[in-house]
Amino acid sequence: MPDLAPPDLASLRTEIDRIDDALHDLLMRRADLVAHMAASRVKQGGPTFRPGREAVILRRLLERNRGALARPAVVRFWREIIASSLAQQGGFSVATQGEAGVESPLARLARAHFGLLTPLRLHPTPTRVLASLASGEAAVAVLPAPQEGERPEAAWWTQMESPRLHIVAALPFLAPLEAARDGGREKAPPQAFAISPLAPDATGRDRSLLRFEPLPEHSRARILSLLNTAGLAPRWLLRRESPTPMALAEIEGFLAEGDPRLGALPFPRLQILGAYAEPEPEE
Ligand SMILES: C=C(O[C@@H]1C=C(C(=O)O)C=C[C@H]1O)C(=O)O
Repeated sequence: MPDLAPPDLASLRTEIDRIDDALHDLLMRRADLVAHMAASRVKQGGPTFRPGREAVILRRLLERNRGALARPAVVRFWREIIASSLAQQGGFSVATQGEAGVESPLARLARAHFGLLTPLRLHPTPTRVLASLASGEAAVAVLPAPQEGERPEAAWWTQMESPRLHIVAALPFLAPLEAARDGGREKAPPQAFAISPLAPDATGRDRSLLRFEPLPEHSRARILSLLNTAGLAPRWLLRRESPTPMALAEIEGFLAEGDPRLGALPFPRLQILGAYAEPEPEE
């Protein structure tokens, strides 16, 4: 069979130019729709930033992705598209912890999620980051996921004002498949969380965070057993002992105030800190 002549470089490039025009036309149409949304009060003054909706969009696209386009590329493109529509809707900026001029892994994660053009303000401590949300200087904060044995100043989740602030997203959205720890019983927290004054929306596949102050008789094993009995088996559980004992548990699903399972728990100062879309696997 004779070889088919390969299309020449010039005609392939012409085809790429045609595709770029079509993509650009669609992006302009998308931006016009967002402008219409912002101008016509379709959102009825509601918050412009809807992390649940963003997660649903990304999941749908990852689900239909085929061929040579890599999953991280799909997420990269759409995170920038979504960031550009947040910028269009006005005054969207992000705060995170870090030193000016140092591109830390946390700042990189925040930029990757919220887009390279979104203003990112760095503050030296988690307290200052949360304060910038309270003052309205930033629309969303990105802070490192809590870790066992972290310094008290780093444990921002213990001082986060709930229900005025909510954890609304886990970063990164596209994550390597989790390696199970502790013989497969407990999973690791994500790398970082996004916190904002708006309440999270359920996406169909979510995880929630519960914070409470365990009593002296509440050993780690006892807490796990009480959560399991209530039907709230945690994916992971963190404890901090001083100055006040506090615990944080990640629960499968979208927990809402008034969930009857919460009523069965004997922990003082029990609060839902937020909920977020379950991350999608990289491959
Ligand atoms: C456009 C909206 O606002 C924001 C931008 C989105 C987008 O560009 O698709 C999605 C969710 C919101 O964070 C919306 O709420 O639909």
